[in-house]
Amino acid sequence: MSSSSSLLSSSWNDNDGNNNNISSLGQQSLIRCIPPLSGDNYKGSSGRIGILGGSKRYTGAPYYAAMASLKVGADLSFVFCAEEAAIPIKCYSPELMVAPVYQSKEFDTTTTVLPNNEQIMDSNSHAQQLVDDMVHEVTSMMDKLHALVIGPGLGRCPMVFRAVSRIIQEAQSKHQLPLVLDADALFLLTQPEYWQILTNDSIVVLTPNAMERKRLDESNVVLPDTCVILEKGATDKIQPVNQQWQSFHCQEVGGLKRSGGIGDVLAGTVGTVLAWNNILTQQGSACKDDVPLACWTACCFVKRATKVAFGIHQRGMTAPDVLHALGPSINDMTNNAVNN
Ligand SMILES: NC(=O)C1=CN([C@@H]2O[C@H](COP(=O)(O)OP(=O)(O)OC[C@H]3O[C@@H](n4cnc5c(N)ncnc54)[C@H](O)[C@@H]3O)[C@@H](O)[C@H]2O)[C@@H](O)CC1
Ligand SMILES: Nc1ncnc2c1ncn2[C@@H]1O[C@H](COP(=O)(O)OP(=O)(O)OP(=O)(O)O)[C@@H](O)[C@H]1O
Ligand SMILES: [Mg+2]
Repeated sequence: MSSSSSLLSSSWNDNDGNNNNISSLGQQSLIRCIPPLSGDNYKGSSGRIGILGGSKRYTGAPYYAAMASLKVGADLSFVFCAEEAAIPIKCYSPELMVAPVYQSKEFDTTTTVLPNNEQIMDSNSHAQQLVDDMVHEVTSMMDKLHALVIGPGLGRCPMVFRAVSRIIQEAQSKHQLPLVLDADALFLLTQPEYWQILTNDSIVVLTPNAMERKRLDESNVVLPDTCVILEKGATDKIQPVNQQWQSFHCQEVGGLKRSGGIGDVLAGTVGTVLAWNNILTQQGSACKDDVPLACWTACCFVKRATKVAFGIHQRGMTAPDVLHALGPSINDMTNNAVNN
């Protein structure tokens, strides 16, 4: 079923009567994708999200993804980043638990830059130890997480990629941790040495923009049945690899401003709905088949928040304005769903 719709809201009634209209999808989103808030909840009940990204060059992207997860409704958000990015990100917000997991300057000294600007990792034991240390710093936190978002602001250092590929494999094989791969993590997947790293052990959602999708299609990356491609655009297209799962189109109207960082906001939002699917599945009130609907719900959230933020700020709209609009937009959409 491919449905063009937004999460149920009173201003959107397509009373076409059949069962795939917006209101039924909105109700389904509520019931199967969004855990209820209750007095029995404790810190972390509504999700503990990890963001692996943040480098010397990029500190905003992981911040946008991590803050989006909290603004959507997760309780805790951890950022695993380069030491050089940790202080700036900590300064953006006290709510984020920011852990440096490698030093860019150390990685740079064990990487050789070839005349064609290609970087290769030195094969000495010191370089290997640095990679092992980064892998351990992140994997030792995985038991605390309900989902892990990899890529926002990650950069493309070959040693970081070597560590991240092992983190992805351990997240899937040992922790069955749901993953979101965005931005430079998508670039990693397009590199031949990493074409085969994904497995069926856990859900993996890829969130490419148009250019990143083109690169993926031009590569020979092997995508498992548990993979869902969420291609961002005027219409967000949710395309499961598993033909048994539903595909969705989110045609919710967003805003006209295309500022950097909104994709990172969506990556953090998808991380949260995957955490919710993980929690609801453990409680027996959802299952993995609901992941495409959860991705569609995340797209609706971000599109609506972007529309609200653009309505206020117009050309001056930036990603923080979208973050600010996330909570109120979600409340408006879900409260309407409840009241219909
Ligand atoms: N404030 C920040 O720290 C930000 C950091 N970012 C990070 O920057 C790194 C590189 O991200 P990029 O998005 O630049 O990735 P790429 O290096 O893949 O560049 C994609 C390029 O394609 C272009 N593009 C995007 N959508 C397009 C479309 N529909 N049609 C044609 N061209 C299109 C964009 O102008 C962009 O420069 C990532 O790690 C990312 O997370 C970005 O997310 C932006 C915000
Ligand atoms: N042409 C468009 N019209 C309307 N919305 C769009 C359009 N292109 C993208 N979007 C929306 O903007 C958001 C970010 O998508 P985009 O393609 O900009 O991601 P990105 O390039 O990864 O962004 P980032 O700068 O964060 O990396 C998504 O919610 C997507 O639905
Ligand atoms: Mg992006």
